[in-house]
Amino acid sequence: MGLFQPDTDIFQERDVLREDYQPEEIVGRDEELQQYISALQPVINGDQPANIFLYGKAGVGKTACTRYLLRELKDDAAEYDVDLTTIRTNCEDLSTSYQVAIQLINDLRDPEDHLKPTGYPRRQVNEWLWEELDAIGGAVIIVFDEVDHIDDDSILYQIPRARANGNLEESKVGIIGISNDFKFRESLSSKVQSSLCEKELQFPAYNANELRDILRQRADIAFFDDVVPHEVIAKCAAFGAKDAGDARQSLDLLMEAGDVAVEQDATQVTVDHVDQARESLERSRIVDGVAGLTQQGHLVLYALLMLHEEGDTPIRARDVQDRYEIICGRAAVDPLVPRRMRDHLGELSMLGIASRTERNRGESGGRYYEYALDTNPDLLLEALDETVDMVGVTDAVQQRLDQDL
Ligand SMILES: Nc1ncnc2c1ncn2[C@@H]1O[C@H](COP(=O)(O)OP(=O)(O)OP(=O)(O)O)[C@@H](O)[C@H]1O
Repeated sequence: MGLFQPDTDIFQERDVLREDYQPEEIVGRDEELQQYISALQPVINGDQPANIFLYGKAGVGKTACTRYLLRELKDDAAEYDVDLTTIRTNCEDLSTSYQVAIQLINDLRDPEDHLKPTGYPRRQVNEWLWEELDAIGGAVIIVFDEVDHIDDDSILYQIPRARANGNLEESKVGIIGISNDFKFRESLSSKVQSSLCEKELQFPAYNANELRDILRQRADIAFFDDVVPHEVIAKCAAFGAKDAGDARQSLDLLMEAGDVAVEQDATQVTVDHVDQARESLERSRIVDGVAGLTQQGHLVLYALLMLHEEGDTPIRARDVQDRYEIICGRAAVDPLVPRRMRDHLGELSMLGIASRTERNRGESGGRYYEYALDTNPDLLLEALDETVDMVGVTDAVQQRLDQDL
């Protein structure tokens, strides 16, 4: 027998649980889909597509619903003889309107005519863009995923107004901007707000019932019959709902639970596998998060961990500073000034390793933040082992290490 053999008992089609799988049907988003359909309606009437701004937290179905509806729209457009082209651009690596324009032009041109990333006058690039877009003709919808990565937003009003400004004659172009950054809308210039946000759609986080439906739909295809009992789906959904209402997180958990079941040669996925999967995902999240921090980040995190073990959290940044400076002394590293140390606390909270809560000072007004650990301390101690060796331990940390043995 060879070293590798296909698994047969658990997964029927594991890839169905991956991020890039597009479900045939969308579940649990009826109201949002209805609003989205109304916003896209002008296309089927042969009118200029509306500009749509779609926002909501990560994993709430913005991309899945957009792909689903655009696919349906294309089918229906074909039936009613409406000429429709859709273009999708992920703006993750594009920070300026110039780069976005070049990317669009290259998406529309043959490879031999592609532009280099830099070196052309801005006006010329715009002219090429209008030429390429106008050559398409009919209705054109451009989806800008992660639109908040574009710092200079001029393209977000130039495209919607291109027809009114006489730059386009044949094509009627609309854009769909997708973002999970809630502050992005406020940061847009008023020109962009009024063009891009012609129709605004907000996708809320999923609740446990909705996540259950999404997971069940996917599990039925990904696993063999009777491999995933109801309580496993319910548990993955409950974790997801409690955390961020993020479907991706719940799907990842279900996939990992399936992997644990395969590893253990089980014939069914169990609630126990879900618990083990959760711990393993949490461990990778922490290991990756900690590995991505600088040495100063490690020292700040260790200070917060010590204070947590002593029962002193939530705590203000200035009170973390004292402990942090002692730790720096032990590590023979120059401490950062309080403002810079606070930036590291902010980074920890962005990574979900710590939590940051805003507090009011009461009558006197003013606000401040308190920080607390938001991660399993045992896993953090494992991930911080080099820092722990270098700095040493306090009694409270030693107690935890003894408990873990
Ligand atoms: N309503 C739904 N029905 C079926 N599958 C869904 C639904 N919502 C989300 N999913 C699935 O959950 C995963 C994450 O969804 P999606 O990528 O659409 O989220 P998003 O809101 O675009 O997140 P991000 O902002 O991080 O890109 C995908 O695998 C997607 O297919």
